[in-house]
Amino acid sequence: MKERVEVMISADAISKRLEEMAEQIYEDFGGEQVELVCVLKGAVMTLTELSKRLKMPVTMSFMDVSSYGNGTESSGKIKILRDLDEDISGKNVLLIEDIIDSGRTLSHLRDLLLKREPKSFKICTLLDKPDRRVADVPVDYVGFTIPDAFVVGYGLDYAQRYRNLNYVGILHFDEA
Ligand SMILES: O=P(O)(O)OC[C@H]1O[C@H](OP(=O)(O)OP(=O)(O)O)[C@H](O)[C@@H]1O
Ligand code: HPA
Ligand SMILES: [Mg+2]
Repeated sequence: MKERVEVMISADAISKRLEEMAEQIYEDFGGEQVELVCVLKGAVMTLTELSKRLKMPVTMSFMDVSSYGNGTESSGKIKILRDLDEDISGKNVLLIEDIIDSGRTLSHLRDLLLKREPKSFKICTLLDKPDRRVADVPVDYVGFTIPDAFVVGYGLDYAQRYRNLNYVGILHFDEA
């Protein structure tokens, strides 16, 4: 099998959309300071590119969570590989994800983080794949709603590869 990536969302389109989202986020938080919580590893590029466009003061913290291993299907088990080292109680929190697919990761993280009593809590994702949702979770900011296909790039991986692409593409497996 030969892997091939078909462009779905160009680097330019992502950049423009992040600009719009950053403006909306700034308005919604009324310019107040926000703690950006990045869900590693997939959200790392969205975090960096979105944060460069935010005009209010921000701080950043990181959680490492995994459920897909090296395949294209969720194992259904959310593993917290590294928890936050910041206390988020009383803070404005914006959780940043690359993709919401089954919704299991986010619904688990949302429950976990809300127990820590942030002042406010919002969720931002670059991509939303609603057709595959198993666990319902409210999302405040969606970059792009996409059809049911396995996508890579802009932080998203297949077997840990392709995260460095500056666009989002559909991964195809062609007969060699
Ligand atoms: O909605 P879900 O079905 O839960 O899928 C979305 C999650 O899956 C991916 O992470 P993954 O577990 O592959 O870890 P990674 O970010 O390190 O690639 C992605 O980055 C999201 O966190
Ligand atoms: O479509 C996807 N691609 C890469 N990683 C993912 N994790 C959930 N869905 C996806
Ligand atoms: Mg992954």
